[in-house]
Amino acid sequence: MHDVQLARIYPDSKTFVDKKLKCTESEILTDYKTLKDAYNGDVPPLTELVKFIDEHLEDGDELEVWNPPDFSENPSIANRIRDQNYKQWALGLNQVWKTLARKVKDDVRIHPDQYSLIWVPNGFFIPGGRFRELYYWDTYWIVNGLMLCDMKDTARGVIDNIISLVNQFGFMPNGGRSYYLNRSQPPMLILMALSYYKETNDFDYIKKILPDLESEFHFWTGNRMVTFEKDGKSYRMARYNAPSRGPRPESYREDYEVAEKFETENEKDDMYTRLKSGAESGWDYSSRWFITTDQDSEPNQLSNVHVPSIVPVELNSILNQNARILSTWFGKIGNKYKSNKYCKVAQEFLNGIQEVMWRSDRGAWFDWDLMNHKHRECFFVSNIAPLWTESYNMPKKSVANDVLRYLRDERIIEPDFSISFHGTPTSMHVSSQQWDYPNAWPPLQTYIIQGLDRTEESCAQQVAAKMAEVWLSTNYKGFAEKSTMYEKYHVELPGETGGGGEYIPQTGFGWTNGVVLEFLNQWCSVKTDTDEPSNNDGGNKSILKSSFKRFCKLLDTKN
Ligand SMILES: OC[C@H]1O[C@H](O[C@H]2O[C@H](CO)[C@@H](O)[C@H](O)[C@H]2O)[C@H](O)[C@@H](O)[C@@H]1O
Repeated sequence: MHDVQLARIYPDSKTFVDKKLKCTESEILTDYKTLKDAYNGDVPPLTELVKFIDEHLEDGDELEVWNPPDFSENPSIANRIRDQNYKQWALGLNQVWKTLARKVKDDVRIHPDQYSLIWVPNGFFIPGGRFRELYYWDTYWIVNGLMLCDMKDTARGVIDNIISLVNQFGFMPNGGRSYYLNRSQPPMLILMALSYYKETNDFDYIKKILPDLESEFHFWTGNRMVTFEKDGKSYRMARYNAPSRGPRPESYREDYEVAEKFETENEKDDMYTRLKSGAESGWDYSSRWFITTDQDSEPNQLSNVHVPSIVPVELNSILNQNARILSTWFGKIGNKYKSNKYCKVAQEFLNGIQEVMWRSDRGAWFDWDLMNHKHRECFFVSNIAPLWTESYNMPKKSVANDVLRYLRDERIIEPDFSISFHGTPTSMHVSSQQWDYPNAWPPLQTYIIQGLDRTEESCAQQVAAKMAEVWLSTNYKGFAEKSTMYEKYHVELPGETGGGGEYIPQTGFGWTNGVVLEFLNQWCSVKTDTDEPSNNDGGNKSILKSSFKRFCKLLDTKN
């Protein structure tokens, strides 16, 4: 690994670790020692190294294209969308699911030692491009998109895949590769189950998976909590933290070079843990994680990443919501003890979010810096994630007004409430990292747009509708002009991809398509007779009518 990755044979370090072994690991190591001995222990010349790789490894064909059995050429969402272009777009995105659908070949189950890919029982969806495995938090928006395209059984199979990994490993890894096993990603499994339940009303399924949902939640509360003091009071909150040794295999050279500036093995391993914790956050990488001193001449370098020393707003908000959902579902099956227990856990998270993170003077929530005992005051979209998870105890009206004031102060929206960018930027800081300016990411658009909408305050809802329209139009431009859906977008260049970070921009793209379908459904569609009735108040369909009215209002104001 070390010799190959540092030889820069592959422009993308992930290529090497995705390969399939042609023989056993020990045979490869023995043969490689023999080869190195022939060069007195030195790294063999590049041609020899490439020859060795080709003799011992091959490009994996571990996935087969898979046709979801419940795929429909004409999903009901298309009939609800009035705008003809957007209707065609939804139909196009429905077709894209087929290009992202995969099943793991049986050979991976039989010979797991030859693959970095981890076998899962059901079909699933890759994000696209270099990402040819399932990813944890991406899957939440993918599952929502699948259900909007009427693939409920497929969505359930995808959730079951994640549950099978939770059962196997005790948590959901970052993604479906062995090199992702030392970290997770934002805990979206319970939210996926909630989406499925809202769409199907199938509580028998929820009952069946409740112990697995609970055990995934325990992974976070058992392994990711940190205790600290603020204003003389003690708090226990969650952070991303993935302690383990060595560089990320899929970004080996990149991490190795960052850690080189440290002298001791302990310092290097601490750096590797900080980098992996950044990957666990899903924001790999961002100025959000840089802790620097005023004297730092290169504040944007990755050696400044200190993820475990930052208590993040959205992680604690998602866990607060997870605990609330567990409490409700345990209550529904008559388990009062657990229902009360998770109600208390939810309350503890909420107290922390209110008392440690909320700043009424600013109108937003801020990450807490454990090293310097202060808020991280810069703008990040995560600063308003509690709106999305509804993790606040102020009246909706006041929180909506406070957050709108914050968004105006930060110039995310203009004084007249018009939208400043083609998508809300992740931050206002240009660092050359991908989770910073000028990049706008689909999942973060849901935090802000659906978050504002969920306040049910008219002005916040109008801003949300405008933001949704802006997001749809930049995504649509890329689709219409280049037949491409990007992983992230550039906030100044409509229809163009964002950039930065350690790999070239990717297309496909699972969560992008899922979010577009959610926004089309929420803001551009109208209820039809073919929609099945839903007696679940939280379901999407119940808001269709009012959403459409709001969208019409928005169009009126635009014209
Ligand atoms: O190979 C570099 C990193 O790539 C992944 O991160 C990015 O893509 C993921 C899939 O879309 C996404 O979930 C993540 O938020 C992105 O930053 C991977 O998840 C990282 O662990 C990996 O090191």
